[in-house]
Amino acid sequence: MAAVILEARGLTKTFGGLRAVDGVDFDLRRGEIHALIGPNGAGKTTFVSLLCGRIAPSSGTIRFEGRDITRLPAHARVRLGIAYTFQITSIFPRLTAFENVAIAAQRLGSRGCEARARAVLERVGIAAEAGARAGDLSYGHQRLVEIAMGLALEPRLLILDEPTQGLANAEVDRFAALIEGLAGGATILLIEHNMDLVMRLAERITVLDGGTKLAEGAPEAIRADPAVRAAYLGG
Ligand SMILES: Nc1ncnc2c1ncn2[C@@H]1O[C@H](COP(=O)(O)OP(=O)(O)OP(=O)(O)O)[C@@H](O)[C@H]1O
Repeated sequence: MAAVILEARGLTKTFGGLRAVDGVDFDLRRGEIHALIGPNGAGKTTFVSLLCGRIAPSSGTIRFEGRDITRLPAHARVRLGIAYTFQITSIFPRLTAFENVAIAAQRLGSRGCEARARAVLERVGIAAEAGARAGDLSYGHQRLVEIAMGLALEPRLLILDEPTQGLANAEVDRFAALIEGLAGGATILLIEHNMDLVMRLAERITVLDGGTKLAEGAPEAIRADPAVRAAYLGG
């Protein structure tokens, strides 16, 4: 199996005159936990939206498992094993937490989907709230429902956009343990502002700034990089 699971080349997205993502070359290694960081407006959400097919690139290519997926719609990418959760919650508030996750699990086929839904709710730590209406859960627990929905797809690549936003400290710890438990199986691409968490979880980090790649490397190298410190880590 190839070491690289996803490869972007010259990936660009313009909004009018703004180059939100500007000619980015990017490789994800199979099984790694990779963090994407950068200041607000750096292009992180736009970049992962291009990878999962929520928006189409202005130019550039994306390959997944060696296959060109640049023009593939989002649902077809989900079928190939790319799952994602975004900052804006996508749960159905009137359905229970369990129903939300079961709907996601069903995309892999209806056989066993209820058992799979229960298992992932257990895994993210909210099994006790399976029967609660999702809209009544705390914001943090709604995020965990979303992560459960992503995991229910048994993805090969899981993209998480600020998954710990709104989580309490104990929930952040549980989330970190969950991601560590997935390591080696699924490949994980994580947009995260909590630098302690990034340094704990990520094997490699890519720093975006102004739509371009400012730096990429292991956490220690990124922490020490003068350009990164100037642009992002506050000198
Ligand atoms: N649909 C859109 N139309 C116009 N401009 C957009 C659109 N989406 C994003 N942008 C702009 O593209 C730039 C990159 O935005 P993006 O949300 O990708 O950054 P980000 O790094 O994810 O920021 P944050 O950390 O604040 O979430 C910003 O200047 C933003 O205003």
